[in-house]
Amino acid sequence: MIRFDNVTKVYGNDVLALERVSMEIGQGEFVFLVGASGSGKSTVVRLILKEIEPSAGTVYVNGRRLSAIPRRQIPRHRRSIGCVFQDFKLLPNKTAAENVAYAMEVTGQRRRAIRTKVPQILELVGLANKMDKYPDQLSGGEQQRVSIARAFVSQPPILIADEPTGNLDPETSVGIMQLLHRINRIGTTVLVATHDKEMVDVMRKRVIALEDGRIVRDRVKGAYLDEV
Ligand SMILES: Nc1ncnc2c1ncn2[C@@H]1O[C@H](COP(=O)(O)OP(=O)(O)OP(=O)(O)O)[C@@H](O)[C@H]1O
Repeated sequence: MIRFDNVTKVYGNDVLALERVSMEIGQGEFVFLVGASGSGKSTVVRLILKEIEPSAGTVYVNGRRLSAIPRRQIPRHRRSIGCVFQDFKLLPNKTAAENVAYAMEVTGQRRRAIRTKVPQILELVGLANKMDKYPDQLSGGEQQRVSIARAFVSQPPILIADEPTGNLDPETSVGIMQLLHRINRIGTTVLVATHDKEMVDVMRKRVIALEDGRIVRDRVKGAYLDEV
């Protein structure tokens, strides 16, 4: 589903962000990618989205070698990956329902599908009664739920969350993680890049740890700081 084969990424001439990273994340897995600031987590995410190219090595997603995907097919590649960010990235002048609907409109989905799907997905994320609220009328946790609904509405096979609980208090974060877990149980591959030690420790999922651009640990039911 996601495979890195000896991937190195150098920014500019001399910033070594990833060094010979090899990993494989299978379909339906839930994986935390952890590591200090600057360890290379966002670089992994950007490579998967094909926002940047590796300096060496190969990245495969959904069975395809990304370097073989022509430019015109990149939007389709990205649509197969739902993305959730720390700062939610919601459109402020659209309601929760409109934010989710908009994500479907831009990918050319039919009105009828949008009309049925949007309430379903907002119910799944626990926001059935807040569909008509604008982002500034929602709490941080609720806004993150809207952004997860938006990322998941077309049921992409992969969902990537980059620091999804970074702006949330611990209690709200638990709810967000439970939601990601639920989405994973439906069969979606979920990759969460995070610093959130408590969350990683509670979830007991696979943990891949990066340090200075290298994988230093890969544990099936890991904690943030397992013994090496
Ligand atoms: N566009 C860029 N140009 C130059 N250097 C970069 C660029 N993006 C990232 N880097 C560097 O690459 C290294 C890895 O950065 P990356 O953003 O992947 O880390 P991270 O683990 O996601 O950090 P954070 O948790 O702070 O987001 C860092 O040294 C960073 O300064």
